[in-house]
Amino acid sequence: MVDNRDSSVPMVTPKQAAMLCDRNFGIGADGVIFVMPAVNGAGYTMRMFNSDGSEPELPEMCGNGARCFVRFIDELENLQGTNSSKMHTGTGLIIPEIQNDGQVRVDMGEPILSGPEIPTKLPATRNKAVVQAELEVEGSTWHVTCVSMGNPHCVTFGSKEFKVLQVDDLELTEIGPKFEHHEMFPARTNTEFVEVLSRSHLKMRVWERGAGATLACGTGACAVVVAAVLEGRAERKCIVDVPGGSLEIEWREDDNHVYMTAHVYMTAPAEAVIAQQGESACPPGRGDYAFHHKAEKIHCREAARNDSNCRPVWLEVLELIASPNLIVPLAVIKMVATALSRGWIKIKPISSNLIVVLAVIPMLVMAVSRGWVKIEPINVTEILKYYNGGGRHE
Ligand SMILES: N[C@@H](CCC[C@H](N)C(=O)O)C(=O)O
Repeated sequence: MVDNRDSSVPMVTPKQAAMLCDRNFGIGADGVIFVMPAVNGAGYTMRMFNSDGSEPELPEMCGNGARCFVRFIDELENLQGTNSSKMHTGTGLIIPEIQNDGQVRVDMGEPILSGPEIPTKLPATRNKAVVQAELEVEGSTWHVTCVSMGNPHCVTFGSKEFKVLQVDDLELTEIGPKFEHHEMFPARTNTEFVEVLSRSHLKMRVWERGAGATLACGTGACAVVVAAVLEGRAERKCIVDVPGGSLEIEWREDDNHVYMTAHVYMTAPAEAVIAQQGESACPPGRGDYAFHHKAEKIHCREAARNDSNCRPVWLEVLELIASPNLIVPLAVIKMVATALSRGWIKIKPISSNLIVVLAVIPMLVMAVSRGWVKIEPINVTEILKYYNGGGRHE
């Protein structure tokens, strides 16, 4: 989660997001979510980058991210679990709620079922929806139902060969990318492989677009319940087990919205400084990739702003050029040079020592004011001792 409340421009680039998410050289994450200023008044805007740096095209959505989002704001604003912050996403306005039992419930809105809107090129099988359609993947025929929860999902409960899936047995890293990049999904797709444990209990594994196999996917769990209902496999309210825990999903008949409820646990505050290539707080090139990780909050810009070692070189140079310390003497020199060249003023030759002194003083003032040079207060007693003792002290 990135505290991006003071700007509508993400403070982490897609490339940096991919580095942050790297599980070996970064913090390790499925994606980066930005808490940004609201677009239409109250609340906040959510944007996200997947762990490969891709940004889900608008409308975009991240269900688990929405739950983390509300907990993060709660902590940033010190609301102590009392808020229901409004959240603008590409999908529209979302109001996650922290409930009395600490669980966060998110109204994920209406599922989109029309093929072209998802988008999928698979032909509709029921009205405009793609339900239990056949999808050829590497010589196998899978039965898939396509749902968008603001992002595309392809849900499968099995193939012609494996009518009932045992999701633990799946070679997800092999099969997942084949679905993600399948020509039937022009915007790629998230894919959920589902095992029906009962009519109110489902178990899924997910291959996420731009992130691969992840431990949970909120929008995926919602899509799974919608697909299970459409295929007549489950009730509208289900527990969905994902590798990272369980989510309660309800697709309500009255408003056609999907609601997702689950805990968001915040790990105990831990402070670590994680930097590119894992060596020091600042990478060799300085600047761009210093990330401070504190209690699951990343304050990249604060880190760069507050830690002089983390400031990019270009910023130092720019600040030096723009610094009044330099601009004022330069302007004075320019004025004097102009006046001299036009004969408005004349100066008598001065000693070279004086020129050196005149040049050194502004430089010294600038160096001291920027903290490059420190002048310790003169200890008169020590100096007197030095001369009275007739020699240097250790
Ligand atoms: N990878 C997804 C976006 C992330 C979804 C998220 N994991 C969730 O919990 O909903 C995409 O590109 O659509």
